[in-house]
Amino acid sequence: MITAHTAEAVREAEEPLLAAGVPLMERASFALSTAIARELRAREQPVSGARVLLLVGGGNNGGDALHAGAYLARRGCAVRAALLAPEARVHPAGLSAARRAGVQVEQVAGEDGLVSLAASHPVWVDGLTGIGASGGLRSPLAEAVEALTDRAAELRRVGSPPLIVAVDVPSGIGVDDGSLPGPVLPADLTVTMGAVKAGLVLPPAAPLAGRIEVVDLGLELGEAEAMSLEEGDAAARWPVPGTADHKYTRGVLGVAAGSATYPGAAVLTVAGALATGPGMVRYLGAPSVSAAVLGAYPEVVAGSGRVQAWVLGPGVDPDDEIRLEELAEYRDAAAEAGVPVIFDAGGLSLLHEREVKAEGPTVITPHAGELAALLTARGNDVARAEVDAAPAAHARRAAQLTGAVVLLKGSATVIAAPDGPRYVQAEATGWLATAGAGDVLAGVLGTLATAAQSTAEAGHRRVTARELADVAALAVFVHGRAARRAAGLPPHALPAAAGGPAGHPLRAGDVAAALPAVIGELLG
Ligand SMILES: NC(=O)C1=CN([C@@H]2O[C@H](COP(=O)(O)OP(=O)(O)OC[C@H]3O[C@@H](n4cnc5c(N)ncnc54)[C@H](OP(=O)(O)O)[C@@H]3O)[C@@H](O)[C@H]2O)[C@@H](O)CC1
Ligand SMILES: Nc1ncnc2c1ncn2[C@@H]1O[C@H](COP(=O)(O)OP(=O)(O)O)[C@@H](O)[C@H]1O
Ligand SMILES: [K+]
Repeated sequence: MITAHTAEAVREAEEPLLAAGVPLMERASFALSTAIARELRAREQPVSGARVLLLVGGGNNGGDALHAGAYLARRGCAVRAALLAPEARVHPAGLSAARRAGVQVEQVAGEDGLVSLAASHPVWVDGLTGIGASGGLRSPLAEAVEALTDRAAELRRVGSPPLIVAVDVPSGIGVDDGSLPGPVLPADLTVTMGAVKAGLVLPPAAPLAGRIEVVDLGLELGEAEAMSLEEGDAAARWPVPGTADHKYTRGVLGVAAGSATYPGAAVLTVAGALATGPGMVRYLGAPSVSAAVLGAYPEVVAGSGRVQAWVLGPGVDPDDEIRLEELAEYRDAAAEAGVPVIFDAGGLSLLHEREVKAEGPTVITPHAGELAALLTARGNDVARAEVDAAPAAHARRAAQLTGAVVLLKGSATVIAAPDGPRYVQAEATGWLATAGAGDVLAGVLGTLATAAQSTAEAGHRRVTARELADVAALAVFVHGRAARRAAGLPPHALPAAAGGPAGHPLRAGDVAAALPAVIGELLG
């Protein structure tokens, strides 16, 4: 599990160690220097003689960069430090360590000098601001970062990109919320001190951090601000059937999806559900859609009966009041029985009224546009762009307003419980942004919610919001992995922008088809 923390939590955890005289900065900066050397070797570039430019701000983040620069200079690198804060404000111990080690230090004023300095150094170390920054970068750092970002893009275009290493965080990101309040220099590698910061995993800032390496400083941290399931976590949580199981103990999923306009949404939801391994899927909908579903999947049972979780809404027209009334009936029956409900697409409109709160265990699965519409309908006027700019905060807000677990879809998907864990999963690929991919996800989530309900029933208790958030993260994890497989991408390949393979197009149905193999591989 990747656990990510706020700046305040990291500072609190550092305090007792600093008070006890533990040399945290020495450790952090030494580890930073070895990470840079390792990265150079991995790129088959010699460490000795490497030309390294330190971008130094007026805080301890700059101190880290200067100390690391001193270590690198002692290993034979040609290191220069560009001071972007007045020298009197730059970390004094870092500055003298750097000078003693032969680092050439110069005060930089204006972007032109900085950019030409940068052009002659293939390694840039971003030590402008770290966890002490607040708000977007101010002048002159903002202009410097803009100029450097442009220069890096030009160098990338001509095939000689610099290696950009961020110290602790790419300077200028919202450290706690992953926002981008101003310019940020995108990094290839972020060496983060003591713990992953929430802004390194939360969108939209997360992709700007590149690969993340954590320096272990022995910090004792409390509950995480954000978490990401990794392979081992997903495997450990997967509901593997035992010898005593039968289809009803594994769970029956009810699907009310599709319409005359969008019959495919029902087929794809069921495809996702069946590929995830339910005991049974019941389909409830118009006879023509039902025929399409049964034609594609004869395993499905049409008609009502006992269910242990519901998926309500994929492919449902939000203006079709008769259908929405049916969905509301299923929802009410679910609330009475205490079984989980997943509202997707057209079904989300059942939560548009301001007073409506989830009555039982509930997940909603909007994309940014649908979340903006839901928040706006409930009196919080929000545009889609605002959700995109701060997805984690808006997901949390919607969770608090509706009482549901919110699964906010995107290139990184954020999951927020009303008062509990927040997950972010970014396994997927841009090829997944295709019609019907969300229907498949709703089906995957439905089956996993059904399994969670079966476990809860066996223990004579209700599924909790925490469990549902966990299940939602698991669904997004395998859905993303299946998308990668369907696009011909290995699970751990670098993004195409960082030199990894591009993959190939996929259809939503391919994602469902890839699921059993992905799950099998996960479980070993
Ligand atoms: N504690 C430790 O022992 C350890 C700490 N460690 C390291 O310390 C880092 C935290 O250092 P920190 O607290 O000194 O703050 P830091 O991130 O350098 O920023 C302060 C500087 O930024 C400036 N600034 C702020 N906002 C700005 C803006 N919007 N736009 C422009 N400028 C802005 C601010 O200027 P001011 O506002 O004061 O004018 C000041 O100059 C942490 O990330 C890690 O790298 C590790 O070595 C582990 C051990
Ligand atoms: N750029 C992207 N990179 C990776 N995954 C994405 C990207 N954009 C969207 N997705 C994922 O693709 C799916 C799209 O779902 P959705 O928007 O509901 O589409 P539909 O309603 O057509 O099924 C979601 O799982 C979402 O997280
Ligand atoms: K930084």
